[in-house]
Amino acid sequence: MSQASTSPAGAGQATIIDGKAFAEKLRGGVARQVDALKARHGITPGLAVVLVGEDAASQVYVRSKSKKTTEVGMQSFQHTLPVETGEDELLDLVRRLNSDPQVHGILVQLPLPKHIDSEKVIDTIDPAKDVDGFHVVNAGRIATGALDRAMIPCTPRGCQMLLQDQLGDMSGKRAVIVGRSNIVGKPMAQLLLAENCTVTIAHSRTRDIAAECRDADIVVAAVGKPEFVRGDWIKPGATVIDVGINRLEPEEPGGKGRLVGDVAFDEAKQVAGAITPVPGGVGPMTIAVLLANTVTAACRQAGVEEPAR
Ligand SMILES: NC(=O)C1=CN([C@@H]2O[C@H](COP(=O)(O)OP(=O)(O)OC[C@H]3O[C@@H](n4cnc5c(N)ncnc54)[C@H](OP(=O)(O)O)[C@@H]3O)[C@@H](O)[C@H]2O)C=CC1
Ligand SMILES: Nc1nc(=O)c2c([nH]1)NC[C@@H]1CN(c3ccc(C(=O)N[C@@H](CCC(=O)O)C(=O)O)cc3)C=[N+]21
Ligand SMILES: [Mg+2]
Repeated sequence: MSQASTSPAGAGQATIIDGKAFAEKLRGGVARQVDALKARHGITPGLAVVLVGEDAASQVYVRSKSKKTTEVGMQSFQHTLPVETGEDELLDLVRRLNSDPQVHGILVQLPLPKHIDSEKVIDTIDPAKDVDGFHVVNAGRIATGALDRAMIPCTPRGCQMLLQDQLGDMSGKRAVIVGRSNIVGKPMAQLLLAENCTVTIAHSRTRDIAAECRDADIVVAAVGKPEFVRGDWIKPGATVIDVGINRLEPEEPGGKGRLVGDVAFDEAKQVAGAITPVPGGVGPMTIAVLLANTVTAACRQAGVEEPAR
């Protein structure tokens, strides 16, 4: 699928990795799998998304996700709860979704309001329906190398697919991940270990992040700070994956702020061999993998053969 990237125009201009095009193809494959499941087994995969409150980033994600779920022929169940929803009420909803045979995947949008313990909520999701791959059972399976029985977190899996497409064999490559969250940084490290990379995880206590990055053949930025990773941190020819989604302040009142990643793109593209843009890079991959995970979950729950991943 390397044709989903534009070629480098010459030295100093990185290949721009087209995550949007890659994700479109992935969703095309998911749509065919959904058709086959319906025709052969009478199963329509269903994805339930639960949103509590009005976190702006979550709303963007939920809207786009719901549309794409129905586009591939799956059922989309949307549960939008007021911000003052109690923890018990949310846990009850999760339990109902756990036992609903039409629901094969459950995603509870994070972050949750402060009065709700998100760990408790994630613990309550049936690991078989945990299409985010956030449950400790799935995290544990990934950490122990039982990847084929796990649900793999969507964003790291999407990054891994783009890297595989760009680089092929990653054995022995140095990978630096900036960020150690449970939802991106840590599972990303596990997947790159599984690719036989030598993995470093940098975070807010890392002494010299720039120096760590300069050694890396692969840099994955998941910091949550706009344009945090600078161009002069990048080794010439390295592959840069930008997970960050940051909405800048609008330049004029009433305007819509620009979306930027965690990498200073204009700088880094002068040095990198290949780089993902924001938007149009990792974000669309996250949604495509979420849909693929839902098909996998539906197959496992129905006891039918699951598509290769
Ligand atoms: N494209 C997509 O599909 C998705 C995008 N995102 C985006 O990815 C980004 C990261 O998300 P997430 O992992 O949830 O974020 P978190 O806030 O949970 O984690 C951020 C990580 O970055 C580290 N960090 C923060 N500041 C610094 C610093 N100054 N120097 C070094 N490290 C630092 C933190 O370190 P420490 O642990 O020491 O505090 C932490 O480990 C966000 O922009 C988010 O919006 C998230 C999910 C999906
Ligand atoms: N339980 C849970 N699972 C998540 O996976 C999860 C979450 N909670 N909370 C919020 C973050 C964020 N996230 C995004 C996914 C796709 C885009 C995406 O498609 N972005 C488009 C642009 C969208 C735009 O234009 O605003 C792009 O990058 O091209 C963005 C953000 C998933 N998250
Ligand atoms: Mg994710």
